[in-house]
Amino acid sequence: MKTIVKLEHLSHKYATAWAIRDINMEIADTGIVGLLGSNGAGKSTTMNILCGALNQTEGNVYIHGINMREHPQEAKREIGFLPQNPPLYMDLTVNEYLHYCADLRLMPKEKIKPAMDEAKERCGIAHFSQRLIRNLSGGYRQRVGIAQAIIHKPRLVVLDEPTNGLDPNQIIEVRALIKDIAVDRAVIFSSHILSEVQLLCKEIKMIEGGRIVFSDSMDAFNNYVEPHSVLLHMENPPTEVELLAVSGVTKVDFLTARQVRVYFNGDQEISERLITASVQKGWRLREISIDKSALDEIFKQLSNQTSLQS
Ligand SMILES: Nc1ncnc2c1ncn2[C@@H]1O[C@H](COP(=O)(O)OP(=O)(O)OP(=O)(O)O)[C@@H](O)[C@H]1O
Repeated sequence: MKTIVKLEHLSHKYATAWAIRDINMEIADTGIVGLLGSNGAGKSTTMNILCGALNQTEGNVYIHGINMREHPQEAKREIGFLPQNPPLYMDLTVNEYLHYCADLRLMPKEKIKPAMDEAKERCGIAHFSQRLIRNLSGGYRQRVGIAQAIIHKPRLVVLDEPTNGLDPNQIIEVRALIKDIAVDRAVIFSSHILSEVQLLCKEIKMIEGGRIVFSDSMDAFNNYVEPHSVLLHMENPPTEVELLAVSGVTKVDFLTARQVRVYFNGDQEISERLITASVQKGWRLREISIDKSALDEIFKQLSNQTSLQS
């Protein structure tokens, strides 16, 4: 694996309170990495430091091997950043704004026009070149924000909650765009929506209370949160003993007289066996649903594990 980002013992303190503590991670130079965390977990702080927009209290950031603190200009050349509040100028047109951003990136004059055309094409905003940014919808403003992040063809693009505040159609479009720009570079994006991270990322870093509480592939994460209980609604429910007799069932909780939560040992054929038993024994099963662990529950489990380890 070639590394584009390396964070070493990164910690940051605002005034007196630590916002992040001892964050270590390495990120490969292609694919999408999701930084998942609830509000206030420390995602923006980590991303702002990673992009050189905030100076860390402790630790080091290396971008493509370059130390951000020692050589900020060289390190920032490799990064495109869309902060949580996109730095858009409402009274500029899309063209004027992108030109201004390319200038800020110190791009050579002759390369600016072709780079603008390519970024606009990629982000689907070419037809709005002359439009004032204030007259664009939220989804299109976000695309302009992404265009400024890729205009200088960085190896790494960092997007802080890029779908926040968008309507469902805009969310789908921006997600497709994120996938597209990750084809030839690394993308890190933050979100507090688990399903979004599951949909887009090959790797997930979960942050809670300023600490990384999970860091692995998406497959490993999905195995971790694999459901281990099902909810059954039966008109003629059996006794606890009868349910425990079904192979794989480890525990039974009666929620109401007809609703039961059945825990099982990870065996994914449990639903089939419960349905067969219900038909054979006349339990009159009306409904069966998988009980996925809620995101809050996962955060809690993972946070507890880390605090036990540390
Ligand atoms: N400028 C600041 N001054 C003081 N405290 C801050 C500042 N910015 C963030 N914090 C605090 O640091 C912690 C981490 O905040 P951060 O914005 O990094 O979290 P986040 O995961 O990005 O949350 P959100 O999704 O709400 O943006 C929070 O407790 C927050 O209140």
